[in-house]
Amino acid sequence: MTAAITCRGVCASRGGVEVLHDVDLEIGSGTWVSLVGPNGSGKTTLLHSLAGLVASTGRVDVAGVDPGRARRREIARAVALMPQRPIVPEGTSVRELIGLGRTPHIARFGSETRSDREVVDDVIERLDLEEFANRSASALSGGELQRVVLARALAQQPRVLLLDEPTSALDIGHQQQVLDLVDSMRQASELTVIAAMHDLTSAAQYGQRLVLLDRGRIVADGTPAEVLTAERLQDVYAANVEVLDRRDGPAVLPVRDPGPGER
Ligand SMILES: Nc1ncnc2c1ncn2[C@@H]1O[C@H](COP(=O)(O)OP(=O)(O)OP(=O)(O)O)[C@@H](O)[C@H]1O
Repeated sequence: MTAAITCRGVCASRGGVEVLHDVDLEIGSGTWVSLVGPNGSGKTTLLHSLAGLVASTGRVDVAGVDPGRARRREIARAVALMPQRPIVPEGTSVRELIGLGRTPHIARFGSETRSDREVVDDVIERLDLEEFANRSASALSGGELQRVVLARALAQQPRVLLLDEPTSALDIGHQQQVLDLVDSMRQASELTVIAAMHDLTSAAQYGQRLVLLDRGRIVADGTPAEVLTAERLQDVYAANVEVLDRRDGPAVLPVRDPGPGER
């Protein structure tokens, strides 16, 4: 398996403070890695370093591109990022917003071709967005917008897809639809997926591998069953959980300590 992503000794700072320390990571092409860790542990910063949006030191290679040095267009042909907080230009329709994903593939001073339109139509159909296509993107609900922003990233036809909490605004049915769709695209076209996820059960169901960050460092990296132990989740998240061993991987259940009045 060829490596789609290599990080060696990667450090990154936000607001003048180093928040990602000495990250070493090698991810094979076509793999789904779920990136987990508490709030503020550095997941977004790592994804942004891979997308060339945050400066970092050390060595980063994403699908043969050094995101710290390459031109934006070259990076965008290799890597798509579905951001946690998308920016929607005022007055843009859903179709236009998804069409922006084709920009890195359109020749300079050129215009959208029939094949670009077909790619956009295809993702609109796969994500059931036909009824929204002509609506203003700024008038969508949070969950509808999240699916549109994923559609834009998929329309980019990247080799590496970076998802920053892709299902945080979705109901349980749309969560499954979106994650299944991304996984089927991964399998069909050797797409490499790194998804920052808070839902540890979903992270385990879809990720062949889990990488756990804590305070900017990788503290566990392995199969879901290796990474998700109740003891480790207590240590890293200060969470009281039970980990169930299920056919489709470990499931993490929060355990409520009854208050004194309920004991
Ligand atoms: N623009 C910024 N200026 C200063 N500090 C920042 C900035 N962006 C992020 N940070 C800090 O960097 C650290 C890592 O943040 P990051 O967003 O990467 O974490 P995360 O794991 O994605 O968190 P969450 O799960 O809450 O989304 C946090 O302490 C955060 O407060």
